[in-house]
Amino acid sequence: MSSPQKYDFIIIGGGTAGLPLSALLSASPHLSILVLEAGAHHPTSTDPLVDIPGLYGHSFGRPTHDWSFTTVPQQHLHNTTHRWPRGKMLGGTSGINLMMHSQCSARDLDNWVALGNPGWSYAELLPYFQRSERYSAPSEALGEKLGYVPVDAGLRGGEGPVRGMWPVLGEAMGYPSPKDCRGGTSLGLFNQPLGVDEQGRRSYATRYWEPVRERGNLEVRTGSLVERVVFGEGKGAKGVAATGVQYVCEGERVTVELGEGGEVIVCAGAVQSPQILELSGLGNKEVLERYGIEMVVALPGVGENLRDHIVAPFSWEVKEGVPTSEAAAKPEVFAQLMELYQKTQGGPLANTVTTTGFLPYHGLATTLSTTDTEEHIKDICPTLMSPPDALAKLQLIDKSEAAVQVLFVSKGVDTARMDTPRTGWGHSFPGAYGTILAATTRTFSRGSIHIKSADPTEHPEIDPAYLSHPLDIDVLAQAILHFQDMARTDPLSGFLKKDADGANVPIPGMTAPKTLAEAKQHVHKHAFTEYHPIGTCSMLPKESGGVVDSNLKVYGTTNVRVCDASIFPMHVQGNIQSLVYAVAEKTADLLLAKK
Ligand SMILES: Cc1cc2nc3c(=O)[nH]c(=O)nc-3n(C[C@H](O)[C@H](O)[C@H](O)COP(=O)(O)OP(=O)(O)OC[C@H]3O[C@@H](n4cnc5c(N)ncnc54)[C@H](O)[C@@H]3O)c2cc1C
Repeated sequence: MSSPQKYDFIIIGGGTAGLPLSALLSASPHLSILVLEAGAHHPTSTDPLVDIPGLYGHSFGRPTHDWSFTTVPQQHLHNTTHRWPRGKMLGGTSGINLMMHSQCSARDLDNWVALGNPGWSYAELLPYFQRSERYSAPSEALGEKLGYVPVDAGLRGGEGPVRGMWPVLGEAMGYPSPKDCRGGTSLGLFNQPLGVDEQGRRSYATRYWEPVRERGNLEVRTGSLVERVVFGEGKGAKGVAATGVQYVCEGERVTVELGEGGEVIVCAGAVQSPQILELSGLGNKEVLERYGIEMVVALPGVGENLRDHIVAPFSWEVKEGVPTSEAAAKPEVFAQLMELYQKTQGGPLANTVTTTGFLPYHGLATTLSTTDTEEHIKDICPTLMSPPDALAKLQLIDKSEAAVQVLFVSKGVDTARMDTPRTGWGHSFPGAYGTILAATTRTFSRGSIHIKSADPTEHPEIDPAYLSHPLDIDVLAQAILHFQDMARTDPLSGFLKKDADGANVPIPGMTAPKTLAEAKQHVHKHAFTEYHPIGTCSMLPKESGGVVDSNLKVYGTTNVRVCDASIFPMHVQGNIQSLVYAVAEKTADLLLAKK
């Protein structure tokens, strides 16, 4: 079946980037825009799993909300597979994520320019970050309303005694005083903002679309699984031209067409944007041939350059009586929290994780002098590096750049449940725990995502190749060793249970490492994803493995672009949703300037 109307823009995937992009483009009334989204719309007014921040995680694994991807066994992580939730709904992964709001460092984006992408510097992206964000500083009155007393303007406190100690611990450790990381740099420990509105509700990508959804030039079709981009016959001097998109809705196969000068924008995220390109005949010749897909453009970079932030945790038991968020696992406590939330939109369920921070390599590897550090890193990695890795290595040596994001959660982490894909959530041990986690900022390990069938309903093969690069192992191991010092320092130490020798007590399955070698073993045993895959349709020169140019146009095509986290050419520090929104904002400007 083919749909009679023709469109100026067909957007594949109404997720974190795609839905905002559609809303921004529809501000031009002469343009017609169609969004094809495989998932459903879950309005926050009717779906508490999306709406209530503290219920994050409850939507994981539900086919109504989550694509539920799984990685292939990870060689450097004891052959464990890893669970990769991704939002299958309007709003995409912003509808299931933890809502933590941080920003990359200025140098992260300046690196993108150095890799051959003019127009993507931090200074040039800053207005787009700002356009996507509305910051509400918590007042005392708001704190009272939300059930957090007291809350000060610095976002401190309000989460119980354990988490409230976080910035104070940073001061006690002698870390730099944190600045707002939305200024392009930040080191130290702090409480970060969340994507939660004044009513304590998730504020995510649908907020762009809801106010404009009635516009006559904007159409959103949910329940529509895109199978491929359709290309016209032949190839012009500038490349092949897409004529439309083929999708399946309620068992019916439909082809929608582009109008004159129309474009397809692929916004299906880091897992499925490369999948859709490959299914459409754009990709590595060998991969396409393996599954009988006719090649339209040879693009060996599709699905390559996958990077993800990887996390290493360490959990300790807390003293009896110290409250942790594990209490919410008790049905009677959970019922009380739900009641509190429903009455006041406040309490712990209006929250996720705010306790974070960024530490430089020198701050972790405190036994090494500056020159030793450079030598140490050179020893680990003497070979010539790819341009992105060489830039990331310079950041690792720079004292003003973060080597890890540090997080604190007032619960224990048991990563040893080998029967299920590895995940950081929960445990079934008696007692209560607190956990510090280190996440890589500019991951060196590089994996890939490729189709494993010509069937669009079959999940692609995801291989992040976690810890395949020795620098990732070293950075996380240095952090795990350093965390032992943090846990021996007040105020954190004061909350932790001690054994007969006065030492902190790790959660079952973990042992405090004394050497870097032991810490490395810990990392191999316990690391898991921070859920931030990027890079599989990288914005890079084609000869460097690029898939899109700096206007996000797919090489070899005249009218297909990609706009989502898959275009990041190298990783950036912290939580990446803010950058996905900024990319969508910039793409809208870029497309509107051409129309
Ligand atoms: C569990 C988890 C926690 C996270 N926590 C945070 C956090 O606290 N802070 C933060 O900043 N970041 C966080 N992230 C990362 C962040 O949410 C993502 O990087 C970001 O949302 C990705 O946006 P995207 O537009 O690239 O993809 P998505 O938002 O995933 O959008 C892709 C869309 O395309 C649709 N789609 C895919 N294939 C097809 C197809 N064939 N046909 C039609 N539609 C299709 C999908 O259903 C989806 O709606 C988290 C991620 C996860 C998974």
